[in-house]
Amino acid sequence: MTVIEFHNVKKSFRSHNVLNDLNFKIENGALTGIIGRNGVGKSTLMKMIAGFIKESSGKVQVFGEHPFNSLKVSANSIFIDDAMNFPDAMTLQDILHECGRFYPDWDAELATRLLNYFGFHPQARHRFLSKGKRSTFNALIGISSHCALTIFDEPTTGMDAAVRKDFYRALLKDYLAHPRTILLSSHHVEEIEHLLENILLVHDGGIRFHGSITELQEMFLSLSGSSDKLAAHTNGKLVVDRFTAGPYHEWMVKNSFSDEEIKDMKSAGIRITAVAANDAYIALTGQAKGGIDDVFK
Ligand SMILES: Nc1ncnc2c1ncn2[C@@H]1O[C@H](COP(=O)(O)OP(=O)(O)OP(=O)(O)O)[C@@H](O)[C@H]1O
Repeated sequence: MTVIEFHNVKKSFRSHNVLNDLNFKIENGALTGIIGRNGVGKSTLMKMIAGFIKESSGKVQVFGEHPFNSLKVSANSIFIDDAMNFPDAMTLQDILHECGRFYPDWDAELATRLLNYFGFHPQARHRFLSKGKRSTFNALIGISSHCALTIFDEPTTGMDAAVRKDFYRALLKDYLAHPRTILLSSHHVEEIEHLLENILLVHDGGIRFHGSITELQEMFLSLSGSSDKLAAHTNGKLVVDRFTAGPYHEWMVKNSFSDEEIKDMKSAGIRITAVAANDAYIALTGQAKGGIDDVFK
């Protein structure tokens, strides 16, 4: 079953065009990473899905309805980000209690266990938590809600490395026990690639890639061998990165090779290996104008 559908969706803020002609579908029960560089429109995209903001044109459907002002969408979804706030009069325990009244599939036992595990004082106030602790508490609500559509917008902001690891592990364990549609935005592909079934890569106002991690990796190949051989076998191909250490050369190349070409490279002694998902992501979203070194020239 399709949960999210975008048809030719555009979003602008006044004259600032952020997203253009988005077309994609997300099926029920998938954990999808919304990936992209700073400011490309990940939050904007997810807020349209949650029904917080309206598309400028095109058609957005979530659970078969337009999400903006949809009771069905708000009853079946939760949006976790660092802008969440709660009344000062409520303790953390009160907040969890209220969540239990609001979310039909709320797992109160899990919420309490996570609260204890992460060392929260049940009587603490949300506003006075440190940045990382606040993110952890918000994430705990997202996991325990068991909402049919759970959206995490950069949930690990401020969390230290150990907490981030625990959060991802808890999310994966809970997702496997209670499959549902989860969107998780991040810049850190390497940190979440083991969790994700699919990636939706936003770049330059559009969807640059939508597919599995393996499909993302298969867009490129890593070739190593002598520079002469690499040059001869990649003539006319797109070389996106070159790494040299003494006589050792490793090139990352867009994978447009035929079976015959792969066979020829192997016979010539070129070593062919898969690239890391993060390297493929960087290659697809790299800035055209050179790197940070150019700034210091
Ligand atoms: N309410 C708004 N009014 C005007 N411009 C906005 C508004 N919300 C977002 N934008 C602009 O839309 C663009 C995309 O912002 P968005 O927050 O969606 O990006 P993002 O990919 O989530 O960024 P980051 O990774 O840095 O969090 C930015 O240029 C931002 O300034």
